[in-house]
Amino acid sequence: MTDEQEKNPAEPIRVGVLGARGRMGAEVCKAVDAAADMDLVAMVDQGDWLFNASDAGAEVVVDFTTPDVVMDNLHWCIDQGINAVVGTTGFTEQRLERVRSWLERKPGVGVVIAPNFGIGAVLMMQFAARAARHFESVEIIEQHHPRKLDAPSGTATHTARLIAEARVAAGLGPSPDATKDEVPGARGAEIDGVRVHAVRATGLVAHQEVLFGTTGETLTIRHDSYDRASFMPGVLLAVRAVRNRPGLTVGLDALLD
Ligand SMILES: NC(=O)C1=CN([C@@H]2O[C@H](COP(=O)(O)OP(=O)(O)OC[C@H]3O[C@@H](n4cnc5c(N)ncnc54)[C@H](O)[C@@H]3O)[C@@H](O)[C@H]2O)C=CC1
Ligand SMILES: O=C(O)C1=N[C@H](C(=O)O)C[C@H](O)C1
Repeated sequence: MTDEQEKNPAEPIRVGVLGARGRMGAEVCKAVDAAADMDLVAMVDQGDWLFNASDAGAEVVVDFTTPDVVMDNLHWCIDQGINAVVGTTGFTEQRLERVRSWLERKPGVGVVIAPNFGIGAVLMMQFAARAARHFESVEIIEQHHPRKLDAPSGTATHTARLIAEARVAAGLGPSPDATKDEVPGARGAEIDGVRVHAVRATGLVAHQEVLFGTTGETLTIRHDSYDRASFMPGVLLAVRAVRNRPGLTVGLDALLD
């Protein structure tokens, strides 16, 4: 496939979905199918032949699978010269570095990895990063459906990293906490020095609160996804953008701007 064909805006974007029978994958298949500028050319799930996506001529693959398989999928996409939009969680800095090294050998390929494709969630993370330097205390409470495999969520981990960076830049030390006697887990997990609490309950989809505190006041920044449809505008935005963004893009922020 030539560069011209790949980037011709008049041609529908040929999209393959990995994890197509999952909660997110099924929603992505519906959204791609309904988008006038996209063709859904491959739906792949566990046990299916991954080469279905390349045989079908997918230019962009969307991955919503599981943290234990996503790196193999992504390596395969990059090797095949297929652009990738990834929502699957589990991306540590080491994993991102490996993806960058694979991309060095395929300089035309674009990969967008976003911990959360909800526009409101992206803004919530931006607002939290902005607020972080003004408050001595901060904790994150994320709430999800009970079938979620990972805890804390990718969104909470990413938010904690952003807050930690802002606190370091502002010269803030650890949040004050006199706890001496703790039942293990009572104070949550510590991600880059930020306490993160993960709640799992039937009826929830994906929710997060960032609670800031300083003398005499608190600030709560909250985002709620009540339906997986909330992630679709962000996913489609990334599918449209990724062919023209060679290399690795982490988060939706650059695409929204
Ligand atoms: N970035 C974002 O905005 C969002 C990210 N997520 C993340 O997306 C991932 C998937 O979430 P859900 O759809 O709720 O999970 P799910 O369990 O419903 O779906 C995962 C699907 O991947 C399939 N799968 C497993 N191994 C595979 C392989 N080797 N090849 C192809 N398919 C394979 C499974 O059979 C399953 O159908 C999770 O990591 C979750 O945290 C979920 C919602 C939003
Ligand atoms: O598993 C989910 O459902 C979600 N996963 C992502 C995460 O771990 O942050 C995004 C969103 O919270 C929904």
